[in-house]
Amino acid sequence: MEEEILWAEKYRPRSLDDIVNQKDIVERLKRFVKEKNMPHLLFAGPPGTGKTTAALALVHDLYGDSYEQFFLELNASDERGIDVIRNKVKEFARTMVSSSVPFKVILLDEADNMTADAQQALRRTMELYTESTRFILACNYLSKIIDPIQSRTALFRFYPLKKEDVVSRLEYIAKEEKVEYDEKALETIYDVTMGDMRKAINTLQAASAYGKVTVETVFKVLGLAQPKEVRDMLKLALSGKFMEAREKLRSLLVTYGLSGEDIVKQLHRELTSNELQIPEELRVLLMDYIGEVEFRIIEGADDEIQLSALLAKIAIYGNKYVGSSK
Ligand SMILES: Nc1ncnc2c1ncn2[C@@H]1O[C@H](COP(=O)(O)OP(=O)(O)OP(=O)(O)O)[C@@H](O)[C@H]1O
Repeated sequence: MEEEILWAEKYRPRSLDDIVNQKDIVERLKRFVKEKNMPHLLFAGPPGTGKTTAALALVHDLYGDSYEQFFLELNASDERGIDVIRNKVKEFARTMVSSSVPFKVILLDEADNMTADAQQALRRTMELYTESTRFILACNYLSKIIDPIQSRTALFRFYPLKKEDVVSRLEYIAKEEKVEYDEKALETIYDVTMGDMRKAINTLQAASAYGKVTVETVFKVLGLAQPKEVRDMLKLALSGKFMEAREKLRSLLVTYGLSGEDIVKQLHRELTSNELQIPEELRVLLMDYIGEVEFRIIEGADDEIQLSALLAKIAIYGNKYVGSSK
């Protein structure tokens, strides 16, 4: 079946020219291709924003179609420790380089999953093979990369892709795959994936299995309740109907099987879009509190208790800001 190929892979840009947006990054990388020279690189940014894609496109443009022999991809969290990485690097660095480009490239994904000690060892390995290899380290969190590595690499920051870029890419893929869609559904995909292109493409692919891609199918494949459900709960709490809001919460948790994190995220989205026109001061207060509740839930606090407490806060302040003005 055609669906078995992941569209995110099928539509991964092959060359730097095909990368959507990320203009500054692409320009800087193109300069390396032109000069056939580059320092070690550090790609930092959230998942699905094109770090691996940019590294692959760079080596493709440097070496041409047969780039694979000059390129090694390692995953820092897959490999068992720095010794395995060191040996693989040693093995790889020993063999020939291309005649026109005097070095080979190693992509080390998820470098921020390495311990500080492993990163120190990696730094020494990088120095040892600088003659014949260049490293591209990819990470989600720059703060987890030790300073000596940061200072020895050129930093490239990847930002979440913009709505128009994601939507137009999804449109392109949908057309290529002859998938029917509602425009609103593609916008919804962006709203729930927030600039993670991989997740956006995967969602489009999964939703297309139901036929036409609609807002309903998007929420279905993401296992999310429709925003309406969450909005209803928020409305109840805002108008001070705490017990009813709590009932709604229970049904979201039990009937829909949503996690606390999902609900907090949707509440956050609801407040961000502000279609309920909540007064600014109240939004600020609630945003602050939502951040706290999300942290507690991630740290392991009970979903239902935390969300009930959040609803209680919304009810208390809602009465004050919304209730009294009505
Ligand atoms: N700028 C972009 N232009 C076009 N497609 C993109 C772009 N960024 C990401 N994609 C698509 O998303 C998929 C995932 O991107 P990629 O693997 O490069 O993400 P990443 O930043 O390396 O994420 P992770 O941190 O999870 O490894 C790609 O296969 C590609 O289809």
